[in-house]
Amino acid sequence: MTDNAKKSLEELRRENRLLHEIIDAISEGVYAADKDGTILIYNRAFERIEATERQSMLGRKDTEVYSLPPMSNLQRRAVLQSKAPLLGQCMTYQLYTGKKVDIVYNSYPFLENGEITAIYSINRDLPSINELLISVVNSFDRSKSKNRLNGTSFTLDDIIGVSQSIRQSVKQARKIAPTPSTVMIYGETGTGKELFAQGIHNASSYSARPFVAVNCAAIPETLMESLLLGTVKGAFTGAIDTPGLFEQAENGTLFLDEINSLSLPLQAKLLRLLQDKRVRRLGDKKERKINCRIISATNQSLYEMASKGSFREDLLYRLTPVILHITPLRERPEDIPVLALEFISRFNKQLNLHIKTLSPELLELFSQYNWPGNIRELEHAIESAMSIVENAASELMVEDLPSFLLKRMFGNFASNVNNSTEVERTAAIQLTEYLRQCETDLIKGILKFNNGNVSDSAKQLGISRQDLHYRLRKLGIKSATYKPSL
Ligand SMILES: Nc1ncnc2c1ncn2[C@@H]1O[C@H](COP(=O)(O)OP(=O)(O)OP(=O)(O)O)[C@@H](O)[C@H]1O
Repeated sequence: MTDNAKKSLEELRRENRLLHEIIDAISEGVYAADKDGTILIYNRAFERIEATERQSMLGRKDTEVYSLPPMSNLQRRAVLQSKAPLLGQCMTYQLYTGKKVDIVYNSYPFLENGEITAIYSINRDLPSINELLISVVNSFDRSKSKNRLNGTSFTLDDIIGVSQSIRQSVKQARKIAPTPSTVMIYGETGTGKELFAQGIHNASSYSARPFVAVNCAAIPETLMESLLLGTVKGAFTGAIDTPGLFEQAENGTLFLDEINSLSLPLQAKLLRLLQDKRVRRLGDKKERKINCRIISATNQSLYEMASKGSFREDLLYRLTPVILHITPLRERPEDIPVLALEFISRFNKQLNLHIKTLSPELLELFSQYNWPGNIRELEHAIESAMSIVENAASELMVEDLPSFLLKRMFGNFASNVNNSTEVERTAAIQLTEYLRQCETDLIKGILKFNNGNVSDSAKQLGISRQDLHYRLRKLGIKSATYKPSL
């Protein structure tokens, strides 16, 4: 054998080992047999599904190891006959060990010189899919308290904001709501995309029917298909009728949140569903018509993703006849006071407090911050401050913010100062002065609360004692002033 031949043989062996390792890491059962039924590949996941060991399967004929009905024999004959893949099939069968198995499988012919020489299949265990499916559906129901019968909490009237951009978005939402158009909502995380989706649903002719929301980023890929399609009773042991999300949203709205996180294979499946406008539950023979409005949301530009090949262009165009853009909070600071007051009034009721307003310093701090988590972050900031504010307080102040939030906000300013232009630098100097004042007020407030005790105050501020001493010197604050007089 020549050196070159030896080298390529070694490369082939390496590639073979690598492929076997990959096949073993896949969570679906992978199985392959030659055209006469001798088992060639049998991965770890399939060992788990069939409760057997691959050593007892490899090299044996499918007719020996599968009994009722001879599973691979059936698959094999069907694929050999049709010479085409068999996709999304459900089957119950029994092994020679007596184990009963319910799977959903895709079987493919392996062609060499136009002849089928092997058949391989990718198999998923239906009972475990179903269990997960039920727990996911249940967790949806518990995750959000809905106060309307159709599964929503908000209308377009609940969208708060005085900025021109948010008023414009609400106006556009009102205009598109009565039409059946598919809508894509684009905005950063926490800008209120789901709020808009619910608002559009409630202002539409679909409002009497359900609003069904699914967060595509939160569902494991293997579950997403069953969740969208549903399953049928009797398809496998213990299976119950579970309508898919398309069915649940019949004559209503299906909201596909964070659609940008759908994998390419799932994008292809979703595209097919939207094109065919029909669904078939897993294990079902019957097809059902899809009749719901689709609203999707993304926090990433799908056009950019499409240009990089991570989002299908054909799906993109199907989902975006109407695009609603929600501006990030940092670009509409005039909305901060109204939103903050709304959240204060909400938490006053929940926590039995009587806050009436925010101090000018706190408002200023809020308007300078860049709010990467947008309105959700503002809501949490107010909630955190209100859970530590004194019961009798009537104004929310900078020192009511927990130290982790202050740190985040201060860090944000520091990086802004470093990247600024001349004009911005002048503003930043004023801001630095302002922050010095905030820091002074905060430290004084905490020292007062701790009767001048530096260790306790440092702990509460989330900094070391040495750091606090350094700041006291820098700001000219004397801790002794706050010790109670004897
Ligand atoms: N204009 C608004 N008026 C009142 N509350 C708002 C507004 N926008 C957002 N909120 C509140 O902010 C929080 C986040 O909103 P929502 O979940 O709709 O954001 P999202 O953009 O869908 O977030 P994500 O991308 O993370 O899913 C919710 O509690 C919502 O009630």
